[in-house]
Amino acid sequence: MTDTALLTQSLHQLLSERPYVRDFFAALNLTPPDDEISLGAFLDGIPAAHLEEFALDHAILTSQCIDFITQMEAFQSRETSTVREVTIKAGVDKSGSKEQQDLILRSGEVVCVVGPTGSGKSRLLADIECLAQGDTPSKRQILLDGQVPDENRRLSGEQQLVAQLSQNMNFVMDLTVREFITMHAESRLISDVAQRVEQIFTTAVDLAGEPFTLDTPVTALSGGQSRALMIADVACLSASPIVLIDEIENAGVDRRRALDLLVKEEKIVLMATHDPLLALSGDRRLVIRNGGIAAIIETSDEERQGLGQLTALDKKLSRLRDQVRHGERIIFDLQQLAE
Ligand SMILES: Nc1ncnc2c1ncn2[C@@H]1O[C@H](COP(=O)(O)OP(=O)(O)OP(=O)(O)O)[C@@H](O)[C@H]1O
Repeated sequence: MTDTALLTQSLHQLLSERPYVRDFFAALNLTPPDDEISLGAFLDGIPAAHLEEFALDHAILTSQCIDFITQMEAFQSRETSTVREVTIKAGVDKSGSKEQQDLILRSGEVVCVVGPTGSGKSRLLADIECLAQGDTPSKRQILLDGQVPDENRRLSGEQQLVAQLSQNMNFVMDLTVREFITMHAESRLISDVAQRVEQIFTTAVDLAGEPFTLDTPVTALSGGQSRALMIADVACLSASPIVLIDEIENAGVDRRRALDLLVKEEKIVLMATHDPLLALSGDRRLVIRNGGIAAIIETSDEERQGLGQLTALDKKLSRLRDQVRHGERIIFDLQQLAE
């Protein structure tokens, strides 16, 4: 937007599209009226004596206000930069043998990482997280949209390319759920903060099963509820195009729904898991052995057909889990469970 267009825009429109402008004026002890007066007219009407207190005159104020808005716009557009493809260029396994092939992950794809304990699943996730350039034990190289990510982008972490959902989630802040989500939404300069807070909260409660409220302190959330809140937050608010997940455990999270949510947002999802339900929900499985990608298994039609049965079985197990949780007796017929 040109400077003139900004200055002729009404404060009402400006403040609704760019609520952060209030902060600019708050720092000068000014409260802009939310009405049809233009930004330029409002700036001109500020008494010179008031500006002198801040060592400003009208010309400097106008130029600083425009710079502030322009920089905030640049910040926002950088935040939403996206990645359609991640290439993992072959590295070496723990014995130094070269991995067989490069691999391309695309947005909207869920790729599961499977392999025994200590095989190197977390190493692969970490290589992507740090955008490795042959400088990690695996010697893998990560490309974004076919290009070597520039060094600043890699080291600054400013653009939050990767969101990581790790297994051990502990909140240490003394905030309510509402304050936590609001703080994140405000830091992303979202214009409809209240609406977004509501969306993330409803999604999280939906995923968690066990209800909590917006006034629940985050430190009082259960493991499953915290995880559900973070998944909802990543899906609905985070601009990160790549999501790394270190297993979504059974406890208290609707795993299939969580995955669907992330895929709907066209993210590239890479998930270390041993859960058959999640493994079959993915498009591919990377089999890790001795630190290297030893095989890539595409989920077959036959496997997908089995997914229906597995989901039904999983629902039955969830019901049993709920019964245990609610202190009920568990009497069931194994045969019935398998049907
Ligand atoms: N290609 C490699 N070259 C050298 N070292 C590696 C390689 N891959 C993994 N390692 C190392 O092997 C160790 C185990 O790897 P990692 O923690 O990634 O395994 P994991 O599969 O995630 O295990 P778990 O399932 O127990 O969490 C780590 O110290 C890791 O740095």
